[in-house]
Amino acid sequence: MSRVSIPRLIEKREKREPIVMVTAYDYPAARAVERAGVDMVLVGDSGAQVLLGYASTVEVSVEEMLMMSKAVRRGTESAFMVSDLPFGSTEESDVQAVQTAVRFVREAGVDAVKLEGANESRLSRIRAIVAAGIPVVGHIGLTPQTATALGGLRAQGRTIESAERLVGEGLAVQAAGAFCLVIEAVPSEVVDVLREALTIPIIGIGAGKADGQVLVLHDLLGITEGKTAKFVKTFGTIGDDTVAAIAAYADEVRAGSFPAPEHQYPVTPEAVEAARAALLRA
Ligand SMILES: Nc1nc(=O)c2c([nH]1)NC[C@@H]1CN(c3ccc(C(=O)N[C@@H](CCC(=O)O)C(=O)O)cc3)CN21
Ligand SMILES: CC(C)C(=O)C(=O)O
Ligand SMILES: [Mg+2]
Repeated sequence: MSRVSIPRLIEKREKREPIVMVTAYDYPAARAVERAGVDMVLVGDSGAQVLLGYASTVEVSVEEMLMMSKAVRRGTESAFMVSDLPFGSTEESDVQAVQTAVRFVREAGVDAVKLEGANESRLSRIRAIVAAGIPVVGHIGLTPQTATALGGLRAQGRTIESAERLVGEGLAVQAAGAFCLVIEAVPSEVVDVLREALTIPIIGIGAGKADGQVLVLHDLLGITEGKTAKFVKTFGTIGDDTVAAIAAYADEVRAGSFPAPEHQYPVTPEAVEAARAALLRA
């Protein structure tokens, strides 16, 4: 697969070819995503939870996001790579936001950054980063970094007021210069209205079919423990498979059946004899 570019993503939207996006947080995941041939890879701040075990996305730092992003960059060739700008790294000023975005480009080689929200201050950040020459993906609907202000991890766009607000936000994020928009946890009928109004591709998660889909890798693999969001479909059983493999290893070590002869290095009897002689001299 040749390298995915922004014009290619726009073309996919125009041809109604669904865009496939998935998260990755480390090198082996990036390799797997690459081999599977997806269009876009997202180093999501969801890595705060699924990779690092934090309770929420707001806890992850720029340094931690950069570490994940650099690992993913090393494993990504053809997919278009986007990193989430974490909470606190853009809130203070447009200058801070540009400085943060520049670090992700220079240190991790991202193709674009993603920024949540669409209020006046968020729009100003999008304009500033785009003006610096860095492509921006917007993110509206359920925005986990400010979930407290939304009343929790709640679906959005389900009331008259909320649906109206979302349309305004989508238009504003596009006008601010974002080339692509993630919409999370919004009824598909409301997303369809936005698709008619916008020219940039819309990537949905819990938002119907849209122009593309994104899912958290660990959710789709079946690694995430406990209850997942309504929009998650599990396509694998890697969590259970991992536990089973570790338990089988533990069983064989305890039973003495691992390591077997084929896992051990050969040696001449003379070398073993010399080791014993050295012990006697010691
Ligand atoms: N593993 C994982 N998957 C994700 O999709 C994800 C993360 N982590 N961390 C960051 C955010 C948080 N996200 C979430 C988390 C939970 C719900 C959730 O459980 N929502 C409920 C309530 C919906 C409502 O009441 O309106 C649901 O039933 O879907 C939604 C999005 C999406 N992101
Ligand atoms: C769920 C996607 C859109 C995301 O922002 C993340 O993984 O952090
Ligand atoms: Mg995120």
